[in-house]
Amino acid sequence: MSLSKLSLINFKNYKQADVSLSPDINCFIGPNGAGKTNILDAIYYLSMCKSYLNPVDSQNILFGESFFVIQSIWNKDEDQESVYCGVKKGQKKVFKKNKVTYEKLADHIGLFPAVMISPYDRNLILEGSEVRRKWMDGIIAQFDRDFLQDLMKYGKVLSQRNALLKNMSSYGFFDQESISVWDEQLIACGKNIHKVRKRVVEEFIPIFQKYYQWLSDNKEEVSLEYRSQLFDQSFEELLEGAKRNDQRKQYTTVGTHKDDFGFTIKGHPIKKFGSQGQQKSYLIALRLAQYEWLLSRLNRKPVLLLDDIFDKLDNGRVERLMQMVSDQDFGQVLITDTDKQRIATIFENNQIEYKAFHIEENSIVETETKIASV
Ligand SMILES: Nc1ncnc2c1ncn2[C@@H]1O[C@H](COP(=O)(O)OP(=O)(O)OP(=O)(O)O)[C@@H](O)[C@H]1O
Repeated sequence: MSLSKLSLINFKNYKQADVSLSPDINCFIGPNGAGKTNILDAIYYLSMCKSYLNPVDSQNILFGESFFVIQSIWNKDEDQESVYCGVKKGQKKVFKKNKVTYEKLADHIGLFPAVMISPYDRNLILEGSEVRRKWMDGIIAQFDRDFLQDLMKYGKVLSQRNALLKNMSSYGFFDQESISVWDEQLIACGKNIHKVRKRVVEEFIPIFQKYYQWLSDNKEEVSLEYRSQLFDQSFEELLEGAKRNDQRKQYTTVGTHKDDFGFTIKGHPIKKFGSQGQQKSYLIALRLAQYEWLLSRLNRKPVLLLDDIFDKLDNGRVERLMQMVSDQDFGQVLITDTDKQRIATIFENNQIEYKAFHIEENSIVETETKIASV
């Protein structure tokens, strides 16, 4: 499956733009702030029903306008499918497949998969556990609806339990029985969430390590570890042991909402001991593993969106990465870069065919299709 046509109206810095894409490699070249990432973000919208960068839909409307529209045509086997996304200020966002409006956006997720590798991924390393949990849960939720249900229910029950703890504190009494009403549901959902995260991480690790080894030419050993209080004690024991603490702090201090994922290089946290290039390689390997994982579960190739991928990587890693993505294993790829010469050198040295677009003054100009000279 590949995206063949993309049309934007009032999306971020684009008043109007139309692009015809190659089913293989597409490069978007232009100076800083030209709108390269915005093109990838539009495709991410079509896939995930939201922006990769700005969660407030209305802020993705071109300044001074009241709506944006993203339209697309996808080639799927012998057929074509259309996906429409419309956002109007003050109204519900509209998604359509083949002109039919979705009742629930969740029904669309997973049908047109995309994986973005972006400089903003570094938040996965630098920020707190919530970002990593959301990342892993986002991968799982794309193919496991039961997991998504458990996750949503867990979140609701947790809020209710926390509200009750707070309420009790303000009235100066503590009633364990009322709290226990929520515990049963929290435990049931939490156990399922833990089980699925554990299984997925176990399967994910070797794929991730394969990509890192490939990128680094087997130079460094990296790992990924699922950390959860539920490995040490049952959820029931955890809640029992945390009773006083929960009461004092007025929120639930234990559970799967405290889970984290440890990222290490040579046995040490990559956040502290990884160079910028190693951190970037780690993130690329995570995303490529995410790609392979989704491909095997959804049975369709995600579009690979590579934003500003070359920065901080040495030439060896850049070449291996480009060889990798131009392989048949990856389907359609979109790459952004500021440097036309670098793109030409990387692809032509490696005899890889690509379609180039130049972005200037908020418009996209298709410049050439380079056929590598063999
Ligand atoms: N809602 C909006 N309306 C108009 N312009 C917007 C809106 N949101 C973002 N922009 C503009 O989009 C531009 C950024 O685009 P983008 O991030 O795609 O640039 P880029 O080409 O990827 O740059 P870089 O090379 O620096 O990463 C900025 O000029 C920003 O002001």
